[in-house]
Amino acid sequence: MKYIQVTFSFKAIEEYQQDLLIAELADIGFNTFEDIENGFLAFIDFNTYSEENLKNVLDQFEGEFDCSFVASEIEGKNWNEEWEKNFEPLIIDDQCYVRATFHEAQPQYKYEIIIDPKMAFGTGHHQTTTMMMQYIMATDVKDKEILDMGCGTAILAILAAKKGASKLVAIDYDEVCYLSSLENAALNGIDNMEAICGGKEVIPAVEFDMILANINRNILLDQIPTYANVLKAGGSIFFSGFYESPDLDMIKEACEPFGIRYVDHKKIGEWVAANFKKD
Ligand SMILES: C[S@@+](CC[C@H](N)C(=O)[O-])C[C@H]1O[C@@H](n2cnc3c(N)ncnc32)[C@H](O)[C@@H]1O
Repeated sequence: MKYIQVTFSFKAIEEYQQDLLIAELADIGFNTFEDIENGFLAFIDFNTYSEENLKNVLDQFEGEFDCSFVASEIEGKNWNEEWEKNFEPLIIDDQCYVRATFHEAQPQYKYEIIIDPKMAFGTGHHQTTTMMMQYIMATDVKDKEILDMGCGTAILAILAAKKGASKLVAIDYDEVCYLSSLENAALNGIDNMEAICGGKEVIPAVEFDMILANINRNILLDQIPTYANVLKAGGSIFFSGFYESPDLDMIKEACEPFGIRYVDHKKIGEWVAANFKKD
């Protein structure tokens, strides 16, 4: 599979500006980011990349910081080596231990998740994933049917399965994520998860008790009417992948016509995760 690697270099950029830029890049399809000195690398599927879209994003930051970029086509990068170098085990809320296959098991934790992320997003280290996992940890998901939309590695579906969810549907439009979901479900002995490759059009026409969607503001706004169609009355949605202002209000507004109301939200750095419920 071919990817475009874009190397971004900055003269002076604040951390919050870099987070904002990454969120905008995620909106146009970049899905993996890696820190380097004075910048970062961003990766995008070859067929999704558009230099015009990238320039439009950078134009939004005109005058805020100095940035240059170089895009190159890549194939056959050793993703395993990259993530093995960077993946440290992670503990969420003292109960959930996320590790790779090459880390030692820690059976003292109630929930252990083994993840082989490769190019897929979702090791738990990103603030949005952490907050989504905290919501799942704090919720009774036993016997619930759950949709994990934009599943990445399917880490959220896997945690819900370990907590007793009865059926999981994990969807991602990126084929690498779809394959990673299947692989990670097998690594964790999960046999009640269906993985599907696609966008909102592939969401099965069944009713879910809960929807997990850590994507980004624009995709969530676009997909909320579809979520509303497949969420049971009394069901919950946990969203993440956006900022408090103005994103959270925009999401509240988009949910309102469907009787999906805001319950609460969490914040780590600039990132927000929010809990909504359908009446
Ligand atoms: C921020 S990652 C979240 C991954 C994982 N759920 C987590 O919490 O760590 C967002 C994921 O959504 C996927 N995605 C983006 N737009 C999508 C769309 N329109 N339909 C389905 N998946 C999408 C991306 O490929 C990416 O894997």
